[in-house]
This record gives sequence, C-alpha cells and structure tokens, in this order.
Amino acid sequence: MEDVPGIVVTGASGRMGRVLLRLLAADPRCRLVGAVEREGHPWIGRDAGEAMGGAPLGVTVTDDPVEAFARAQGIIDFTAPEASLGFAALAAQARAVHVIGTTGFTEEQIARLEPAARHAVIVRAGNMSLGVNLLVALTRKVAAVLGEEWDIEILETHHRMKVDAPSGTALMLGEAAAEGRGARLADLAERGRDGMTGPRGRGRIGFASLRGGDIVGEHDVLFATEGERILLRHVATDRGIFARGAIAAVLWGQGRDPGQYSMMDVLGLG
Ligand SMILES: NC(=O)C1=CN([C@@H]2O[C@H](COP(=O)(O)OP(=O)(O)OC[C@H]3O[C@@H](n4cnc5c(N)ncnc54)[C@H](O)[C@@H]3O)[C@@H](O)[C@H]2O)C=CC1
Ligand SMILES: O=C(O)C1=N[C@H](C(=O)O)C[C@H](O)C1
Repeated sequence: MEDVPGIVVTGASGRMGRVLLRLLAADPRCRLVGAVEREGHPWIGRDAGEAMGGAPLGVTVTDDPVEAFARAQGIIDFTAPEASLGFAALAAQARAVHVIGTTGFTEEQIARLEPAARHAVIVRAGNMSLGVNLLVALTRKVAAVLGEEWDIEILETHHRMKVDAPSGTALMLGEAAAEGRGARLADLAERGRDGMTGPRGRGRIGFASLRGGDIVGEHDVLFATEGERILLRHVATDRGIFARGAIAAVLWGQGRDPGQYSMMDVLGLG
C-alpha cells in the first residue's frame, strides 16, 4: 500500500469533496491520507467518513494543510480561488501534485499560480470530465471551420448554490471557440447582456448562465447562422465524472516535471 501515492482532499465536506473521499477510499491506485476543511468547520477533528454519515475512513479532518500535505504526494482541491492559491504554495513546498478543480479565478489570480508551478506539478481545469474535454476539442474544431457569419453562444446551467459565472467550463468552451477563430476570448466575449444592448456583434462569443435546484452542470455551445443551427451539448448527471477525472490527473502528475498542465494534457487531447 505504501508505494501508491497518498492523496489529501481539500474542501472535504463540499459537494465535490464528499464524492472524492468516497472514491479515493475505494481506489487501490492511491491512499486517502488527509482531509482538509476551513478553520472553524464543524467537521474539524472528526473522522471524515463518520462526518459524512458513513463508516470511518481512518482520516481525521484537519484545518492545518501544512501538516496534512507533509504526508501527501497529491492534493485534490475543489474549494475557492483564494483558498486554492494558498494550497498551491503549500503543495509546491511539499512537492506534491496539485489538482485544482476550483473555478472562478480572475486573470490576476491565475498568474499568481506561476511561482508554485516552478516547483511542482499543477493540473488545473474548469472541468475534469472526459466528455466536457472532448466537447472543448470539438468546439475548437467547429469554430475553426465556420466563419464569422456563424454566431457562437454558450449557455451554462447549474445548481442554485454555484457562486461563479460564467462557469469554468463555459469559459473553457469560449476560449476553445476563440482559439478556433485565431483570436483571444477577451477580445470576443459578450457577457451580461441586459437592457437595450443593440444587436449582437459579428464574430462575438456570447455567454448566458442559468441557476436552479440541484442541476449538476449542463453546457450548450450554439453555432447559429441564417437557415441553420448546430448545437453541441454536454449534460453531467453525476459529480463522479469530475472526481474520477481529478483522480486520473493526480495519478498522471506523479513524477512529471514541474509546470502547469490541463486535463487536455492528462487525456492526451492537447
Ligand atoms: N473542475 C471541475 O470539474 C469542477 C469544478 N467545480 C468547482 O469546484 C469548486 C467547489 O465546488 P463544490 O464542491 O460544489 O463547492 P462547495 O461549496 O460544496 O465546497 C467547497 C468546500 O471548500 C471548503 N473551503 C473553502 N475555503 C476553504 C479553505 N480555505 N480551506 C479548506 N476548505 C475550504 C468549503 O468549506 C466547502 O466545504 C467550485 O469552484 C466549483 O465551480 C465543481 C465541480 C466540478
Ligand atoms: O460548480 C459546479 O458545480 C461545477 N463547476 C464547474 C464549472 O464551473 O464549470 C464544473 C461543473 O460544471 C460543475
């Protein structure tokens, strides 16, 4: 057992954290060695499995990431942007592979990951599922073939508790569409339409966000022109798809050179 990588889950009590704890505890390719939550969280000091209402997992939830990361070869992190930035520095000190699923980073925050990536492997993606990463590749291809007379619109739909918009996945899809057109998303994005917006700009990439109930995550990429439309769609019904992708990433990262990688690298779709 000791020769498989030890993995710590941050944000252990979260929607993703719970799924990860269950999958990691049953995965023979790695060992669950730690569970981290924020200071003051009611799970601190409890066994992670018991805190979830199940059998003990033999891992006590801690608010001390330094102590937890010292035992780990990999960190799987679905928390919040500033928390992930702090974890990146600590994971780099521990030379552990840091898989970041957190979304909602600003450009400035993304740039702050760079020092950590000089010392350790970071795999970051707004969506860890195979299906979405294939959709990203397809979006890039379709956008490269179709001219600007085809309008591109991205619609994302998530549960009522999601705090960032557009979703990380929607931004990945937008970036892929912009790349397909040989441009930067920052130059093409149309976000937050409201009121007398005027007609949409030619060649722009529009975003819309819906929030409701317990929807796990749905993404549509619409290509529309006169007389026809193409709709590419991914529907997630189970958070296990993201967790399995994150586990694949943390295993893939073992022994690699320091640097920033994406799920495209992990899945060989780059
Ligand atoms: N890349 C992907 O495939 C996916 C990304 N996500 C992203 O992952 C993030 C988390 O999503 P959910 O699990 O739904 O959210 P959540 O709100 O259920 O869980 C986040 C957890 O992080 C904990 N946390 C926050 N700050 C912390 C800190 N400083 N130290 C330790 N723990 C801390 C919170 O207490 C909470 O338990 C979001 O940014 C979401 O968009 C979610 C699903 C898939
Ligand atoms: O917050 C979520 O739930 C999800 N977040 C990711 C995103 O922002 O795209 C991935 C997935 O859609 C679920």
